[in-house]
Amino acid sequence: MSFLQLQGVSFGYPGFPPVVDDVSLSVGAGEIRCLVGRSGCGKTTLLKLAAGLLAPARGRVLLRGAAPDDRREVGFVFQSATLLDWLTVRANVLLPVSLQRRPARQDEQAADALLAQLGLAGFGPRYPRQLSGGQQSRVALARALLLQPPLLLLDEPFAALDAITREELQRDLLRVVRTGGTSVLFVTHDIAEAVFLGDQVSVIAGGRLVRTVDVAPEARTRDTPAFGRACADVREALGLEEAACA
Ligand SMILES: Nc1ncnc2c1ncn2[C@@H]1O[C@H](COP(=O)(O)OP(=O)(O)OP(=O)(O)O)[C@@H](O)[C@H]1O
Repeated sequence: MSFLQLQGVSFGYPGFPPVVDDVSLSVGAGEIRCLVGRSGCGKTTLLKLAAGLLAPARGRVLLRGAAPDDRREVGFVFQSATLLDWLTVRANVLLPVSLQRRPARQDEQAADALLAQLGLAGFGPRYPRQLSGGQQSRVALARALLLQPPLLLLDEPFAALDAITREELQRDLLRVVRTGGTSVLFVTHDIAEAVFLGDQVSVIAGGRLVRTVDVAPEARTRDTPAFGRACADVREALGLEEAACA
């Protein structure tokens, strides 16, 4: 069964024309679906609808086939790392627990284990300002994963990073979510990132889902013909092929 389902979802901000128009999509358990599209096409709004931060004007959002009643099942990472400057790295990761209760020893151990998995062993006592941008993104990812949410919603979490750090984080993300069996909805502008991470890549234009490209396992390796073909399919759906040839 699909973990997340959007059924015929439409939405407009009050006083403005609709920005999400009759979108249906699903994310299976342990699957990664990427959403790509031009700036302003409605990707973030779709993610907010999936998260329950916005309510659809029409259609339904379902988790495990039912209306969601527990938002702790959903983890988020936004474009900027949004860490709290006055808390240590470990306290930032522990935030989802501290908002509910005093963290126990095992919560601290879980935070440290996640930091280690994401290449930040020993960084717990530092403060965010003492980290690079890529390290801050890793902390934001660790924080989103602390409660082991079955669904992770990621809104261009690596957009501000250089290409090398970005590829490292993509690999780290894949490893961590595959290990945890996490379902992921991932918004990005970057076609190669979408094809590398996604089991499916959905192209959004003008608030509508115009095409979904299924990414075969062999297309997961960059610089292979299958990877190139999947990228070309996404480019075509975005109407970019002519620009590429010009
Ligand atoms: N609070 C708001 N009130 C009115 N319009 C909004 C609001 N937030 C977003 N919009 C509009 O809704 C449309 C979709 O915005 P959204 O942020 O979902 O796009 P996006 O695809 O995520 O863009 P980007 O890739 O630039 O982040 C845009 O035209 C935007 O101007």
